[in-house]
Amino acid sequence: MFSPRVVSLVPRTGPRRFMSTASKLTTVEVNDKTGIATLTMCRPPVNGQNLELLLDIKSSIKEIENDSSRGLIITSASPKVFCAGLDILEMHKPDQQRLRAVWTELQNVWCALYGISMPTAAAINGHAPAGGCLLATACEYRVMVPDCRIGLNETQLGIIAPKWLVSGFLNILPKRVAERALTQSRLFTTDEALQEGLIDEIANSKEEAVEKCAAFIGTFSKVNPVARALTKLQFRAENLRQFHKEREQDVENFLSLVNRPEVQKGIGAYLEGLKKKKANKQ
Ligand SMILES: CCCC/C=C\CC(=O)SCCNC(=O)CCNC(=O)[C@H](O)C(C)(C)COP(=O)(O)OP(=O)(O)OC[C@H]1O[C@@H](n2cnc3c(N)ncnc32)[C@H](O)[C@@H]1OP(=O)(O)O
Repeated sequence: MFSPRVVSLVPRTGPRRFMSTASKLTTVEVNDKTGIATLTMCRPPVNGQNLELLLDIKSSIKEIENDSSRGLIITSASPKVFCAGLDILEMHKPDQQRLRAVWTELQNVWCALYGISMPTAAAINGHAPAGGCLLATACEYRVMVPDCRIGLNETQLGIIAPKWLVSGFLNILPKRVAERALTQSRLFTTDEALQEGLIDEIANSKEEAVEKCAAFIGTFSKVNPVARALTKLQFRAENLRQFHKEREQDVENFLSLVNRPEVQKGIGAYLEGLKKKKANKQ
């Protein structure tokens, strides 16, 4: 039987309580009825993963873990974007120490989410390229709203997604589909993602997506939580072991790749493209 350890800062009078969060870049809301925690990313406009957002996501995941919530749902406060991936400004003409910290924290976030024993689900209420897809695929279940895109488009920026980053993708997609998608920088539409199995369900709104995620987490209510957790970790242990073996070298590889003049040029052009796209919309 689930019995949450309470760390609430708010008296438990209503059906929901909020946990403390390191800053305002994420919020954590726990449904007292279900014991499920919802972690919401709140860095407008697109939840670009800068150092501060990554640190905040990590500490919110740890907080949820320590609270022994019954499950974790990750979503976004942004109306159209779940998460646009790494903040490209962190990679363009970067401060070297900060860039190192950004990559280390992206690793930490992945490791915390991928390796957490409680059930996890992503309510993908908008686009989820690159680092956004990374968060979603670290979870056990994904529900996405219509007309959005999800995928690992790193090659478009001239960077190579390392093995640990791809491992969530490979848990879900056949190797052949994953290889083609990565080499093509393919962003799947919601319908394509469902067809390929990259997401599990489509929902018509964020609220419905969160409900469907909660229903998925609810399917474990009659399963022994320790047996469930050990079974999940058994499936993920090899990827995590490999990651820990390679993580330091991976930081060096990332830094040396991002600092290459041709990659910097590509990132600069990509940023310009984003700005132009916006100007054309206006
Ligand atoms: C070893 C390497 C492994 C790498 C692992 C991870 C790498 C990454 O995560 S790289 C990041 C890759 N991300 C992307 O390619 C996404 C780029 N963004 C988009 O495609 C669109 O913005 C998106 C579909 C997410 C949303 O589209 P819209 O709703 O139409 O918004 P806009 O495009 O108008 O964007 C609004 C605003 O946000 C800025 N923006 C968007 N994405 C990013 C980002 N990733 N980093 C920083 N800034 C971003 C965009 O430029 C606009 O800015 P302003 O013009 O200043 O308003």
